[in-house]
Amino acid sequence: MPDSTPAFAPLATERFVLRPLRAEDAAELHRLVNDWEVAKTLARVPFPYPRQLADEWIASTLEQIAEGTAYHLAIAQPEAEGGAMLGCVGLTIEREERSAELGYWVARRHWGQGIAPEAAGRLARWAIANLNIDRITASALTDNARSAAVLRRIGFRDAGKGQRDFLSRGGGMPVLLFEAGRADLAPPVAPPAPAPEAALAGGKPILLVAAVGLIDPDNRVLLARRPEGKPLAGLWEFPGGKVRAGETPEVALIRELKEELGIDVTEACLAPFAFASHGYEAFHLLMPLFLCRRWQGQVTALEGQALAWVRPQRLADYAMPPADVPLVALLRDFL
Ligand SMILES: Nc1nc2c([nH]c(=O)n2[C@H]2C[C@H](O)[C@@H](COP(=O)(O)OP(=O)(O)OP(=O)(O)O)O2)c(=O)[nH]1
Repeated sequence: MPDSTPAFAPLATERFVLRPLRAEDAAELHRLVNDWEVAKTLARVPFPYPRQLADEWIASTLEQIAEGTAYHLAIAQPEAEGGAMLGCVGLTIEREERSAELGYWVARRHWGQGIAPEAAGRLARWAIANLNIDRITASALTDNARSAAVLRRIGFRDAGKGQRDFLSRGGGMPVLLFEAGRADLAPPVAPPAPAPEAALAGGKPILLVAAVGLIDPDNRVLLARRPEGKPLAGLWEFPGGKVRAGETPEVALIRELKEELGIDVTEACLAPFAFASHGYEAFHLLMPLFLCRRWQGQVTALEGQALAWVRPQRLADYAMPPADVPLVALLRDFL
C-alpha cells in the first residue's frame, strides 16, 4: 500500500512551515548546527560539523523523502515573513516495525519560543495520519530536561531508559526513551452527549455511526483514510459518520456520502449487511454496515481524505479501526 505522499507538500504549523531542505540552505544549516550547545544534544551530528557535510546531508534528505524512508525538514518562517530557517525536525521510518523515530533541533537564539513542540507535534500527527506507521519513538539525553518536556507536551509517553551513541560526544550516552501511538497523538475525545433516554453500555454512551461498503463493478471496496487531527487518524475506514438526532442510519449515510464523496445514493440501494459493536475508551460504538453497488456521480475526496479501492483479499493490508476487524472478515467471505 503506498503512502499518500508522492511529492512532499510543506506542512504549515501555527507560525511556521515544515519544508524539505534546499541546497541553498546548506550554509545556514551549517552555521546553526555547528554550535556545541545544539550539537551536543544530537546523536547523529559530529562536532565540529564540517561545512561539506551540510551539502551531503541535504542531498541525502531529498533522496530519503523521494524513497519514503525518512522525512527531515527545515523549520522555517513563512516566505512572506522572510523564510528564515530556525531548525530542523525529522522522522526516520522503520518500515518493518510500522514505526518511525522523531528528532529535532532548534537554533540556540530561538530557544524558549515553543518552536520544537509546534514543529515536532505537527510532524508526528501528520506522520501517524499519512504514513503506514502505528507508533513514533524518540529519545532525549537524561540531562536534557527541555527535550523530554517537549516530547511529553506533544503526547509522548515515557518508555524507559536506554543508551545511544552520540557522534558529538564520541560514545554512548544515557537517554530517556519515549513513544507515542495513534491515541497519544489524537485530540482528546469528548464522549458523545447521550440523549436523555440513551442506552448506556457499561457506563459509556452508545455512539451510532452508519457506514457503507461501496462496491465498484470490479468488486473492489472503497476505503477512506481518517485525516490528521481526527481520532484514529491514518486508519482506513468504511465511509460514513455519526447518525445525528432525528436521522435514521440510512438518512445519515446518504448525507455523509454526499458531503464526503460527492455521490448521490438512494435508500433503496443501501443493503443492510452487518454491524460492529465495539467498546472504545470514551464510548461504545454501534455501527451498521450497509453495502451499496449503485450511486450517481463520481466518487471524489471532498474532504481531502485519501481514498482506496481495495480488492477483498487485500483488505487486510489496510490498517483499520479495531471495530472494523470482524466486518472485514465477513465482507471478504461475502465478496
Ligand atoms: N465512518 C466510519 N467510522 C468508523 C469506522 N470504524 C470505526 O471505529 N469508526 C468510528 C470512528 C469514529 O469514532 C466514529 C465516526 O465518527 P466520525 O467522527 O468520523 O464521524 P463524522 O464523519 O460524523 O465526523 P465529524 O463530522 O464529527 O468530524 O466511528 C468505519 O469503518 N467508518
